[in-house]
Amino acid sequence: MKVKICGITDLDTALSAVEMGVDALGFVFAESKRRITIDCAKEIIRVLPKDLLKIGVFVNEHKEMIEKVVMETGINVIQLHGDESPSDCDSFAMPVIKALSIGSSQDLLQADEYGCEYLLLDSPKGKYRGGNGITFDWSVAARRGLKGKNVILAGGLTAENVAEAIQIIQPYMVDVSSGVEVEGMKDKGKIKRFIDEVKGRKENENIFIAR
Ligand SMILES: O=C(O)c1ccccc1N[C@@H]1O[C@H](COP(=O)(O)O)[C@@H](O)[C@H]1O
Repeated sequence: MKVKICGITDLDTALSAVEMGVDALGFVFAESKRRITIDCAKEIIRVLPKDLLKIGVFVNEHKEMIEKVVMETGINVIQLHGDESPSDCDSFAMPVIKALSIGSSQDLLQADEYGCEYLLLDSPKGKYRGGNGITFDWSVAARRGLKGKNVILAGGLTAENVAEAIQIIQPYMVDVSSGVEVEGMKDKGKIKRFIDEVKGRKENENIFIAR
């Protein structure tokens, strides 16, 4: 099971998450309290491992601007978290994650229209288009089934609820932002607990006990 930590805004948190075994880091270039500048993202991404997924999050952004961000920062996957159509998603020559807001089973019907590499399931819109820390009814997605799709599960995940969410949806990856924050800042302890929970590591497993 892969883990994405979204809303990275500083190098120290990014490197700590890598050390803890994260598979993907998300950088938000949309309206958000976690918005990052191109220059800041570039500085962080340039020292991250080559094989790590560096995901740029956009909401109804112009294609030219997305391509500029990709070119200047080293982002290697784009996450489209707005009202982008299937053809918008197909127009990029790189892997695309399309986010869908899941309020009811009806919202899953659009999943078949998208041919992109990954579908991300998030809760219906809150204050922002994403990153609101709100869960949706996972049983809706479990009943529908999304065979053949790489599903990324997001929306209000925490170290406490992620095991249940994984059991119900069986996604390809889980994505968290609010659930690993304290007072709006990323918290390394919460990040570690989340990653350990998903990767099935036991508490204290890596602690060396001196004799
Ligand atoms: O994180 C944000 O601020 C954000 C802003 C705009 C669009 C998407 C955003 N993040 C994505 O939102 C979901 C859910 O996050 P949370 O764990 O509920 O806080 C996740 O996919 C983030 O990548």
